[in-house]
Amino acid sequence: MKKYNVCIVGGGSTYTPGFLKSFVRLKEEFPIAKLVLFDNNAERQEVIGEFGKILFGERFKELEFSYTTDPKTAYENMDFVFMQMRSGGLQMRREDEHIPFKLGKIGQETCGAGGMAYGLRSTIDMIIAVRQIRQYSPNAWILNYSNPAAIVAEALRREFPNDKRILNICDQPENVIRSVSRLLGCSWEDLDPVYFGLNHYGWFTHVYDKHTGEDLLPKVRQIVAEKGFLPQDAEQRDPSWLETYGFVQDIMNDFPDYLPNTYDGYYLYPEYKYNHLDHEYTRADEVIAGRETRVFKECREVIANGELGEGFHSISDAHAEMMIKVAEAIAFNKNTRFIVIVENNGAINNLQDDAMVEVVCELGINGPRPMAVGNIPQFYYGLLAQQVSSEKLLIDAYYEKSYQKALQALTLNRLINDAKKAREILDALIIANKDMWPDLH
Ligand SMILES: NC(=O)c1ccc[n+]([C@@H]2O[C@H](COP(=O)([O-])OP(=O)(O)OC[C@H]3O[C@@H](n4cnc5c(N)ncnc54)[C@H](O)[C@@H]3O)[C@@H](O)[C@H]2O)c1
Ligand SMILES: O=P(O)(O)OC[C@H]1O[C@H](O[C@H]2[C@H](O)[C@@H](O)[C@@H](O)O[C@@H]2CO)[C@H](O)[C@@H](O)[C@@H]1O
Ligand SMILES: [Mn+2]
Repeated sequence: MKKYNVCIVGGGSTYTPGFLKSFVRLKEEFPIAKLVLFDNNAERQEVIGEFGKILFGERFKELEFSYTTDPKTAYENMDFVFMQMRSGGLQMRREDEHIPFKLGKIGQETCGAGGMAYGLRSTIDMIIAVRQIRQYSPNAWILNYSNPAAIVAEALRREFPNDKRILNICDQPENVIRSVSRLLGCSWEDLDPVYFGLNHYGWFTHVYDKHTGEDLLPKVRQIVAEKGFLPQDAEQRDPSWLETYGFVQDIMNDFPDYLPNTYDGYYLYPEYKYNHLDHEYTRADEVIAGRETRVFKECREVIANGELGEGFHSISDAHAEMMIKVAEAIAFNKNTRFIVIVENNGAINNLQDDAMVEVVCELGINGPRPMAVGNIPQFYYGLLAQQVSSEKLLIDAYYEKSYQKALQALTLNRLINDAKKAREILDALIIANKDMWPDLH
């Protein structure tokens, strides 16, 4: 059986240990011969890479494993490249969140002004990285989940229009379905959802029981109204994520038609969210003090001990498993259903063809085959058309180096929605992102 060569870009990410563990656990389902970690930060890469050497030395000796900061070494002869870079790092995520808050609007990793700031940084770095990957591995599958995935997807669509082996993915729809399965007391793999939207801005119109065909959404609606909503892994979550998931009850109370993605809360209730989020200690601060500190501490402990010990069991891996299952579906032409990001082309009938939308797709060796949802109701169409326009204008701003287009993009975003505010925030972000953004004028 063929074994695959895999590279992870952003190998120094907090999520990498979960991937390393999952490559061990899934080595029969998705057999790999070679794994290379690539990062542009040698120090971070070394810690995770040395941890990896110990892990694979104990659990997957036959794997050819290495880590590098050299693109050629990383990208040559690859079959799959997993992309999880964070342009500007968590320190810039802090800026993305703190600057809008200081100026009276929501600061969030991927939504609103923060997401747009991150979007321009990611666009620059992702285009460079994809060009390099294509130089050394013209046929590798590029599985991107570097955020903001919606904006990155639009940028890659425009930059590489004929490249059919770039797939943009997010794990949040699957996280919501896993959470629904906890409410229903069933396995998430028994659920067959119907979903439409943009990345981090979508809705489940049905949640079918895979075996009986019953639509369980009415049951879900009732349980959410009575008991609220929790992530599947609630016991491992920081309070801010519990609140975000819990807010699904409020959203469904006002808009009971569908089950929302947790991120919809920011777009539908910008004022309420602004008033209830902590402006001084944002999610980036929580991640820096929490996940980032913990992951690097645990890896350093394993390195100091020279053995895994308990280090293997505490690593969270649901996110990694989904991404590896995506690669497995492509490699073995499984035509498994995943919710992924694709060019619309009629999947959402009344939305423009060239929007990058998130829908259920069958995924196999020739890529994703989207499952059409028909026309979406006016309310949802209005929300999404506005956001598609905002994201497209941001990528126009990148190509044209246009301040005016960036101003239009921020003005159209529902989390800003005011031209004077948009200008104020844009000017502050230009200063904060000096040398990491295109030179807008
Ligand atoms: N799409 C999704 O649903 C989803 C889910 C989880 C995480 N993510 C994304 O995964 C990424 C990693 O998240 P994290 O919290 O672990 O961040 P992190 O900062 O811990 O890790 C990112 C790594 O990328 C590296 N990096 C930055 N720019 C790079 C470049 N140009 N080339 C190579 N490496 C580069 C950094 O040095 C860092 O080691 C983020 O983009 C995050 O948004 C996406
Ligand atoms: O605030 P963070 O960095 O913890 O999470 C931001 C990401 O949140 C979503 O993803 C999952 C994440 O992958 C998973 O590991 C766990 O932490 O739960 C998160 C939410 O359910 C989102 O899809 C990503 O795009 C964000 O980057
Ligand atoms: Mn996501």
